[in-house]
Amino acid sequence: MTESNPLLSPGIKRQFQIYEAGLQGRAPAHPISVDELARRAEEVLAPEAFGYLAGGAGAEETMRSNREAFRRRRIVPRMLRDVSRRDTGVEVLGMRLPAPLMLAPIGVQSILHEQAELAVARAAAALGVPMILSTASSRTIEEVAAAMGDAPRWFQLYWPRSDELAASFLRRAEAAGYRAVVVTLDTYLLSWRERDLQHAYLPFLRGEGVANYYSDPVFRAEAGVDPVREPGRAFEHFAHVFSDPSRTWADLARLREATRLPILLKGVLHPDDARRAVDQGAAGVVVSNHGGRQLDGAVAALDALPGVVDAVGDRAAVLFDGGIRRGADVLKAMALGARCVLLGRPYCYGLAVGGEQGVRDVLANLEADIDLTLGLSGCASFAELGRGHLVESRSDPSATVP
Ligand SMILES: Cc1cc2nc3c(=O)[nH]c(=O)nc-3n(C[C@H](O)[C@H](O)[C@H](O)COP(=O)(O)O)c2cc1C
Ligand SMILES: CCCCCCC(=O)C(=O)O
Repeated sequence: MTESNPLLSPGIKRQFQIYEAGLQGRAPAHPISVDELARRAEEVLAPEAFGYLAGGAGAEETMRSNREAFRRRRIVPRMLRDVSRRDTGVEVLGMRLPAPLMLAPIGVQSILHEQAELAVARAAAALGVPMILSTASSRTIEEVAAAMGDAPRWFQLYWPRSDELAASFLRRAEAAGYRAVVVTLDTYLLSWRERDLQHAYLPFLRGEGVANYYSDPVFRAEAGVDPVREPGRAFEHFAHVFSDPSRTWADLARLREATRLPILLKGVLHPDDARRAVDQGAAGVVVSNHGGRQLDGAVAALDALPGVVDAVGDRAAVLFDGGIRRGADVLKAMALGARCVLLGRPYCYGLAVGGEQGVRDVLANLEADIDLTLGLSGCASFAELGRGHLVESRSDPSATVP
């Protein structure tokens, strides 16, 4: 009954679906709360896989600060503004999205679920949420594209030492219908990750997350080995070619020449880097500290967002990730000027717990929460939202209305 009422928003529809199922004695298949979902994921995953997913770098201060930065900001809702019809849609690089949401690139999903990126791709396609596929995926660029049909997808590039290999990845992504390239800048060295070190666990060393490399003709030619017959030597070449810490801004021009796809740079936190990215032709930047997995002690992603937005202005798109867990987080990042946000660990908890359906549930719940949070803030669309909707308080309860 509720499904067919065109006046009901996605948020209200989702609530009623859940409440009506409850009347028939059916509880939600998966936890609604992301924290509870993470606890369930911990129960079903091997300790080293859960540690890899949930963990961060060093003392995990930056990982925690990503969440604290959201808690420090509070929404000041406006009243009597006719929010009966709401539009949560946004436009990002020419794509119209139903909500300001994309899936962050997350590698090695085979450690979480046997269907890995294919399950995520199907869920993303069903919900119309663009997926950003990691270079370090467990399924290839082509396999994931085939699972998505015409659904929107971007490719994340770990910028390898070899320009020829980079060009090969970009050619494959273009041919497989990926519409933009997100170049991750913050992972040119693997950080000190204490949980993984304690488990003596690096998935790549066990043959996970290397599908795009080992299937690549340039990689195989440069490695000079058949990865199936000589996995040890193939891994050695992978470790050598994965990144190049000597890269500088001067290298970016060559990368741009290697593709006709728009390029976004991920891992930008300083306004000067954001300015430079745009000056050098980037179509966008992703404000991100890699979910606190790289430089422990780095600024919280949300704290870096306003400076980057001010530096970029309307010259390029500013995307955001780091700590998005619910609708209010999306609203706060959007109020600070993000064009859209990337969802990270939560969809992987859904994958671990419930495969494709687990990811679908996470996305449907978050989209519903976004719709309701937007309305309850007194906005009918994200165009009505701005910094004036937020207050910041160091000591929580003393937030003052501007
Ligand atoms: C297990 C794991 C693997 C990741 N792999 C990649 C990757 O391959 N490429 C990339 O650019 N970022 C990667 N990231 C970082 C995410 O894209 C994103 O920046 C981060 O998850 C956001 O933080 P959050 O999950 O706390 O919201 C990874 C994150 C996790 C948790
Ligand atoms: C050699 C470092 C690979 C890291 C790739 C996956 C990733 O980004 C992560 O955070 O983990």
